[in-house]
Amino acid sequence: MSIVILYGTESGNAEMVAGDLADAMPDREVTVEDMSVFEPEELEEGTFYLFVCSTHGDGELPSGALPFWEELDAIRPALDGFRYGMFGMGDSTYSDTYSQGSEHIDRLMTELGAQRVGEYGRHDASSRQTASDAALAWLPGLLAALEAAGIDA
Ligand SMILES: Cc1cc2nc3c(=O)[nH]c(=O)nc-3n(C[C@H](O)[C@H](O)[C@H](O)COP(=O)(O)O)c2cc1C
Repeated sequence: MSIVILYGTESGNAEMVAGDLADAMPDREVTVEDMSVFEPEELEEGTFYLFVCSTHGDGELPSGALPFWEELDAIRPALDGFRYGMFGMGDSTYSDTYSQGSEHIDRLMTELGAQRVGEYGRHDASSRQTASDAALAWLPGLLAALEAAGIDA
């Protein structure tokens, strides 16, 4: 099973994290796609989708993730059998809306029948860790969860 990393960004952090995650999996079939151009119609059941998405505005999606979310919500395909991972990015100084951008996608994917695998990854821009370091520290747990779920990616 191949892995497609779908990133949604406003100012480039999520794109950088997506690239670093891909680089950390050289032995796997991984591609990186921008949610501003990737169409929900392209989703395939035989692929594992790894979302990397920041938060903007007031707990909203970054502009780069909006086209994907809006189209997915418009066409609402049945995603039973689809599995995905989630790495959300935000800043805890926004205490009421911390990391909620990615949660819009998570909620919709779940509503449509897809199943999240592994722990929900997070990066807090107010922490001492860089977003890439947080994502790379989280990745082994995700890969272990894939293996435990029998997903050969
Ligand atoms: C104008 C603005 C609004 C933001 N709003 C939120 C927010 O509501 N909640 C949150 O957790 N983070 C918020 N953030 C923090 C970003 O999600 C964080 O800096 C992230 O790393 C940006 O990633 P990106 O460059 O991929 O968009 C905001 C950042 C900016 C600049």
